[in-house]
Order: sequence, then structure tokens, then C-alpha cells
Amino acid sequence: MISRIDLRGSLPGDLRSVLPRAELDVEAALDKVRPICEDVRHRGSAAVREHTSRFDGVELERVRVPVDAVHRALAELDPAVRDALEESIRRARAVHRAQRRTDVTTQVVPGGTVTERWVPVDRVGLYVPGGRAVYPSSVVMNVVPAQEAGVGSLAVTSPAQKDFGGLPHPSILAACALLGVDEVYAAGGAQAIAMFAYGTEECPRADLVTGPGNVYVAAAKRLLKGVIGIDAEAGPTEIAILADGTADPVEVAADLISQAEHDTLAAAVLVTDSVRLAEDVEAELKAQVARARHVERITEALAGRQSGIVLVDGVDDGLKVVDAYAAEHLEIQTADAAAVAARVRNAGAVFVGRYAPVSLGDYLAGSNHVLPTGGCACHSSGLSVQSFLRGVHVVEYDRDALAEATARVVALAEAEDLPAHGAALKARFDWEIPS
Ligand SMILES: NC(=O)c1ccc[n+]([C@@H]2O[C@H](COP(=O)([O-])OP(=O)(O)OC[C@H]3O[C@@H](n4cnc5c(N)ncnc54)[C@H](O)[C@@H]3O)[C@@H](O)[C@H]2O)c1
Ligand SMILES: N[C@H](CO)Cc1c[nH]c[nH+]1
Ligand SMILES: [Zn+2]
Repeated sequence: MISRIDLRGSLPGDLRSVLPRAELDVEAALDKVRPICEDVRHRGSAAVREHTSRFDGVELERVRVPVDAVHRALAELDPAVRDALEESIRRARAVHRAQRRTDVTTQVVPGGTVTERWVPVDRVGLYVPGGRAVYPSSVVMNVVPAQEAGVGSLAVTSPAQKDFGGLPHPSILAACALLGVDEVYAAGGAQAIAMFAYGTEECPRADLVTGPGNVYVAAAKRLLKGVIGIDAEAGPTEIAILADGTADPVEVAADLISQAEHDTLAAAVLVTDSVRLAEDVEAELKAQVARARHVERITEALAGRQSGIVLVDGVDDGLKVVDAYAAEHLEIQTADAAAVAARVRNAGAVFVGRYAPVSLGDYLAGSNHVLPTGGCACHSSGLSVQSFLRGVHVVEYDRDALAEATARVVALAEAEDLPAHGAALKARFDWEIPS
């Protein structure tokens, strides 16, 4: 079911081109989401409702969820789920609070300072997926860093659910209520991203949209970047595991399946130098998938072009492969896992050793699970407090400090053939360059 890629011998120069990746990529989905986003831009809420009917099979009267429905969901939440969510929030808050930035003032010259001021965005739209699975945990992962960053206005959107009267899933509403967020919308997919980007009669536009989603959500974010700020693209989930012969095939297979469970486009990749482990994991996958609840979805994900077992000559080559792949989640299941993990350069998050599986990070480690996918981990980070902040330089120079800088500014302005720049300084000194 899962394919093998044999890279023993020597690694190809362009490693990325031989590694598994999904066939339906974000680029291909752009053409599908473009008309949806344009429609929302021109027709607002009516378009959001229409695309919700088309893709989610729900006829909405309004997209905004009544506030009492949000509070009712919390009152009716299973106590065990409430307890787990509360602990997840506590751990995530501890980690994200530690990410807060303080303003830094640097004295550049006597009388001249630059302060970097960290300012939260005014309003953020938070996307919580809800197609194949529903994700109250993603409410926590979006809302906690936004709150810790000090964002004033937070709105959550999640797909309307046919089985719940067109509202988002009750566990999502309950998680919003637990976190004190009561502006919630019942919209998913590209139409939800466009709603935040352009604003509608019901939903004021947001400055930034964050959150994970399927390939259509990722494509809409890529398309509307600029109209609205976005976090890193967090599309269909990926797990890569770098393992040697010391790894336990039962645990490795279970971890691959845990992420394949998300989506038919989810990616599960094992990189190993042990043929024996590869064979044992293949056998385990067969046995465990047969027992899984979402057997069809998992089977399709594991059999897809985006998943595979990559054979390499040793852990050093394995590290080159996982760095080239730049997975959203990377598990290290080798002897001396911490030392190997310390050498990883490209991954959304790294999970070290057998007691730090990705599923722990999905819910309760305290780390954020909204992470870059599709190879974006080589240039982007997961969601954090920083995602919601802008660094603004505040420049303060007194007369003497400006006088001291003038000759050099004039020289550089002349070199760029932009003399008016220099003139703006000279005007403060009666057009003389101060000596
Ligand atoms: N990277 C991360 O941090 C992270 C975290 C959690 C979940 N995820 C991923 O989020 C995704 C959730 O996907 P999902 O589908 O369950 O929920 P989703 O909310 O992302 O997508 C559902 C929406 O997709 C739209 N849609 C469905 N089919 C469409 C089509 N053919 N054309 C246009 N729009 C269409 C619908 O409007 C629907 O509301 C999974 O891929 C999961 O792996 C990623
Ligand atoms: N693995 C997903 C992407 O990081 C997050 C998640 C939420 N619930 C379960 N898993
Ligand atoms: Zn997961």
C-alpha cells in the first residue's frame, strides 16, 4: 500500500524532486478558489451562503453564529473533553506567554535612538477546519497566541455542519466559549478566507487570517495574501519519521497512521537506513490500518504519491533527506535521538524520541500544531505570538545627532540620484551641510 523509494547508493542532487509530495498541490487548487473569492468580494454574505450550500450542503440564513449558541455549547460539553481542553489551553498559554516580545531601544549615536515596538494586529480572523474532522484543538492553537499577543478583535470561522443545524461543530463553539471568544461564523473553505479578506455585511474585514485547512483553504490564503495578511500555509498534515533499527515498528506505524487519518491528501513518510524496520513497518501498517476507524481515508493517504518509505544509507543521509523534505512534523526515532534532532534544520516541529509522538503535540504538549506544510518549513515557522505582532521602528534623533548624520545622508542620496532626500535634511540647517 505504501510505496518505497530507494535512495541507497548515492543521494540525487535535487533531492526534493524524488521525494513524495501530493499530486493535488496548492498551485493547482488556485484555479478552483479564484472564482469563489471573487464572488465573495462582489456579493458578500450572499456568496458565502451560496458556496456553503454548494460545498457543505447547508442552507444558512446568516453566517454569524448567535452568541447564545456559543455559550450553550460550553454548558453541554462532555466534562472529560472540557477538562482536556482546559489543560491544553493551560499548557499552550504557558508556552505562548513566554514568546511575548518586549520593546527594545538601541542608542545608535548620542542623541539618536531606534526603538523596536511590537504592536499586535487590530483584528484577526482565525480559521478552524471542519470538513473531514472537526478541530476544537485548532481553536486553542489559533486563539491562545493571538490573545497572548494582545490582539483586540478576534473572530473564529469554521465550516457549517449539516448535522448540527448549520452551526459549526458544538465542540468548536464550546472551545471558543472557554477562551472567551463569542464572534464566530459558520463558514469554511475559500469563502471563509475571502469573507475575512474583503469583509461582508455580517463580518468586518480582518487584517490577518491564520489557521490550518485543506488544500482549498491554503490556496485561498495564497491567493489573497496582500489583501489580508496570512500565516504560513498550513495545508494537509504531514508526518516524517527519521528512524533507525532501534525504533519500534508498532509505534512508527501508529504514528504514520495518526496523521494519515486527517485527509486523503495527508502525507506520511518514513526515512530509514534499516530494511528490516521498513519491512516490519509495512506489515504493521497493514495490520493497524485494517483496525482503524477511518480505514478508507488512511488507505488513500498512505497509498498516495505524498507518502512513502525512503531507504537511505545511514542517519547522515537520512538527515539530508528530511531537511530536503522540510516536513510539518518530524519525529526522530533513532539511538541518541536528541543529538540527531539537534542537527535538523528544516521542520515545522521536531518530536524527539518515542515518548514525544506527534499526537501529543497535536493536543497537549504546549507547542503549537498550526505548522507549515508542503516544504514551507524551510522558510516559515508555525503559529506563535510573533505571527500576530508587527515590529515598528520608532526613530528619535535630536538636532545634534541629525546634524552629525547629514553629510552622509546627502552623499548616499546623491549616489542614488535622489537629491531631494538630502535636501530634506539640509532644509533644517538653512540649507548648509553642518560640519
Ligand atoms: N498544517 C496544520 O497545522 C493543520 C492542522 C490541523 C488540520 N490540518 C489539515 O487541515 C485539513 C482540514 O481539512 P478538512 O477538509 O477536514 O476541513 P477544512 O475546514 O479545511 O475544509 C472544509 C471546506 O473545504 C471546502 N471544500 C471542500 N471541497 C471543496 C472543493 N472541491 N472545492 C472548493 N472548496 C471545497 C468547503 O467549503 C468546506 O467547508 C486537513 O488537510 C488537515 O490535515 C492541518
Ligand atoms: N496534526 C494536525 C496538524 O498539525 C493537528 C491536529 C489537530 N487535531 C489532531 N491533529
Ligand atoms: Zn493530527
